[in-house]
Amino acid sequence: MSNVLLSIRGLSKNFGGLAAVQSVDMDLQEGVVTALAGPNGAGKTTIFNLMTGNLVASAGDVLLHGKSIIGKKPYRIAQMGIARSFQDLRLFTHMSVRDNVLVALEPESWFWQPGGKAAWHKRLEGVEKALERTGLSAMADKRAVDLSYAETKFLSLARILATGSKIWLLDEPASGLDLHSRNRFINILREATAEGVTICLIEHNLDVMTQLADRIAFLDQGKKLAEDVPDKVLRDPELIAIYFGKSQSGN
Ligand SMILES: Nc1ncnc2c1ncn2[C@@H]1O[C@H](COP(=O)(O)OP(=O)(O)OP(=O)(O)O)[C@@H](O)[C@H]1O
Repeated sequence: MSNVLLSIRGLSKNFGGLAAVQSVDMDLQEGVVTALAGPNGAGKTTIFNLMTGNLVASAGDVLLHGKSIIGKKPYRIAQMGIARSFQDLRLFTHMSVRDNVLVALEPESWFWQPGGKAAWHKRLEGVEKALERTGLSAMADKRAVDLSYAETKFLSLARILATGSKIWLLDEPASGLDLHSRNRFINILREATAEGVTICLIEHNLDVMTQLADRIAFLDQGKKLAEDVPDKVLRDPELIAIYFGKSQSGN
């Protein structure tokens, strides 16, 4: 039995009268890639926001290594080793590629803090490694605004890589990528999981889902309807009908 790093239990979120997430249980196991799937509005991004402290749950719990992190601020949760990407990337468009990665790092690594100098140098090395791994070294001094769409997706990934976090929550990280970039992206994620990173990703693309996910949690209208290996979930006619019946971006 794998080691459970992050769990959600009875997690619920209401927005006024709308039950966006309804009593969801899920475990993220070490080194396992879990995809959150389901039609638009199923509650996937809301679950991410609840896990990262960007939203406060209406009920239920989020446990990191068995301890509740409910009520903690997003920056504290990030420091605890949960990194997250957003659908809209949230890059600093007029800063350089390198600086976009640097600012994503933990505050403990600033060089003026006690013992921070060595950590700072280590972090700088980490930034260069992340740029190299994502193929961005040659454009490290370019402004983010001058990157191509695919390059911005890799930059978003470089920011996560550089943090050294062991749990990654990725919101449609490969959406809109051409086949070549998508394969390169998938390979980087595979390398990371081989090194012990645990990934939970929101994904609409069935190819990406089948290539990456070890497990799929399927949601609809805030409820988790199933969780299993991709083969089982993607062959369930009821789930597929829900998915293709409602999804506007199931490409
Ligand atoms: N801040 C908010 N205020 C009010 N309603 C919200 C808010 N955030 C999300 N919702 C609603 O909650 C429901 C779940 O939204 P959520 O974004 O989590 O779905 P999703 O599965 O991520 O969808 P998509 O695949 O389209 O990104 C939707 O009906 C959405 O309109």
